[in-house]
Order: sequence, then structure tokens, then C-alpha cells
Amino acid sequence: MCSELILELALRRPGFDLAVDHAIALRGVTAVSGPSGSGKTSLLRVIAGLEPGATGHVSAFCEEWQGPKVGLMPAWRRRVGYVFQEAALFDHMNVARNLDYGLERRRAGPSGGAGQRGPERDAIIDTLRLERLLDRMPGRLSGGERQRVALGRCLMSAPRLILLDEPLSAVDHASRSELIPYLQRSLALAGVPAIHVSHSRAELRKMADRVLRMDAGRITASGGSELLLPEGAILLDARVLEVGPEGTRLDIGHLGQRLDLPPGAEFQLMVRRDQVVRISGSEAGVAAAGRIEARVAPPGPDGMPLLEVARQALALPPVAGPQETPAPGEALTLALAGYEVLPPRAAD
Ligand SMILES: Nc1ncnc2c1ncn2[C@@H]1O[C@H](COP(=O)(O)OP(=O)(O)OP(=O)(O)O)[C@@H](O)[C@H]1O
Repeated sequence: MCSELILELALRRPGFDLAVDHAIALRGVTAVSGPSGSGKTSLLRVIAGLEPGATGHVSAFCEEWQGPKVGLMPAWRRRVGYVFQEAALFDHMNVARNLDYGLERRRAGPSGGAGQRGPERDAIIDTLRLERLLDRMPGRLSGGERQRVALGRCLMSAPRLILLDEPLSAVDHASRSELIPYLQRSLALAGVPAIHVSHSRAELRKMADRVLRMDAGRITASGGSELLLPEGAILLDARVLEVGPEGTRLDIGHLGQRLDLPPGAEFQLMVRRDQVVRISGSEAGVAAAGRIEARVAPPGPDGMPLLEVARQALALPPVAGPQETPAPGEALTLALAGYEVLPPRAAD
């Protein structure tokens, strides 16, 4: 299919085997998460056309990129943009010339002199706030500025697919959170799909439309942002009923803080299981950021107590407080010691 990146490939290295049989939708942002050495970079390199030793098939946009019949389609013909952990800028050229190199690649693209359609040069410079940096040499840029230039150069080449390999991991923590909106705006401006590898689940959660998890050279799970949750976290669908001076009333309970979301807004509340405390009787001594209402459901197949929150069945570990077994149907209030607001559950 033209709207999918189809991977049926193997790559053997001493002590490591990459074997992937998967179709990735060519729209939005696909996050790739997994432990160090699981093969995330290797997968991106195969997609970029940088691994001649890979066997099998890779196809995208109705073209065969790698396979026994076509061999290895070179990276430039694929029109894939690649942004690495540490921006590989040309250190002898100023920022403007680094960006223009991307434009030259666009003009030299497979369709010949007419060039590829892509965002305008000025729009890229504006989106990434590069105007002030155009005359600077890369050696005089901060890590965050270098990454913005690298992103700009990538967009200038009008890629059809953008590969992001830990683009924020080499910059300090403060610059990282500043760079995320730049990344998001860049992808929106480019209007092309992206595959984003990162160790930071929080970073991926902000950007991902779907998630692939890798382990030991295999894709072991694919799904939505729930795959990026920290160990032992739960997601609750919620809707804002009212935002008042005392906090925000949700259709699943009450937060002791005001959310910057209008009434009617839908979102997910991410809570770690160890942040959930059951309140029964007196509520004294429970420091809570929020309270949600739950009902005890019949136990699940493994005998774990199930709680029903907003019609979602959640397996929760034994909760704090008096330990009598709650009866199915019993109403409970849960106090949340902390939570994080995430976008609503994706449709696919
Ligand atoms: N050029 C290479 N030659 C031989 N082995 C390599 C090469 N590059 C990577 N490897 C090995 O391939 C395996 C997968 O590496 P890869 O960089 O794809 O993992 P990763 O998931 O991206 O890791 P990280 O999160 O640490 O960047 C590792 O065992 C690594 O040591």
C-alpha cells in the first residue's frame, strides 16, 4: 500500500539480529521506544537506505526501496530527512549556507530541476526562529540552536518522511523542553510523516500518534500512547465539567487544581498506581491533588480487585487504608497524589 512503509527485513550483525515484519502508517508521528541496543537506530538506518547489508524488502510511497529486484535505492532518491542526536552541520559554512545545502538537495531531487514541493525557505526560518542566527558559524551555536538548524536543513530538502533519532538527547534539560514545540511546529509545517526514536517516554508522549516498542531487534508491541506509560501507570478518560476557583470538576471526580482546559475538553489523566490512595471514612491526612470516584467491580480472572472508573475497568494493586475486601458494587473515592494530563485517546 502506498500509505504505508512496509518493512520485511533482516539485518545480521555479530551478536545482534534485527528482524522486522511490520507496516507503519505513513501519517503523523510514529514513536519508537525500547531499551538501549534494541535496534531502534538500526531500524531507522535501514529505512534511510544506509544499510546495504540488510536483506528482505522495504517499500514506501508505492516504490520499492530495497529488495532483491531493485537492490538498494540510494538515500537521496528516497527523499527521507534524517535528524540525529548531534546535528551534523557543516562547520565551515554559516547557518544560511547550511540551510541552503538543504535547498540544493531539494532541487537535485529525483524529479529533476523543477524541485520538490516543500515549505518555503522563509517559513522554515520563521518557524524555527533562525533569522538571528543566519550569519553565525555552527561552532558558535548552542546545542539547542544547532538542532534547530539541523531541523531547518532537513525541512529545506523537502523530505517525504522525516526520521528523528534522539534529536533532543544531546541538549541540556531546559533546552530540551524548549525544543519540543519547535519539533512539533516543524513537523506540522512539513506536513509529512515522521518516525521518532527517543528514550524519553515523556517526549514521545507529547508527539506520538502511534507507538512501536522494540526489544532485542524485534518489534514487540504496537499501539497507542498507553505503550509509553511509566511502569505501573493507568490512564483514565476524563472530561472537564467546570473550572472554578477551587479546582476543576471532571466527569470522574474533582482535581484540587485548575486545569488550563475549557469545559467540554476531553483528555486522559495519567496516574501511577502508587499515586492512588483509597479514601474510606475520614479523609484526614490524605494529601491529594485530586479525587476520583470509583466503584468496585467483580474481580478479574486473576483474582485482582477491579475498580470501575468512568466505565473503565482498572486493575489496581491493594490500596492503602483499611484492608477489608470491598464488595462489588461498593462506591469508593480514590485520592490522587499526582497526575499528568495527556491528550485524548487517539482514534487508531
Ligand atoms: N556499525 C555497527 N556494527 C556492528 N554492530 C553495531 C553497529 N551499530 C550498532 N551495532 C549493534 O547493533 C545493536 C543495535 O544497535 P542500535 O544502535 O540500533 O540500538 P538502539 O536501540 O538504537 O540503541 P540506543 O538506544 O543505545 O541508541 C547493538 O547491539 C549495537 O551494539
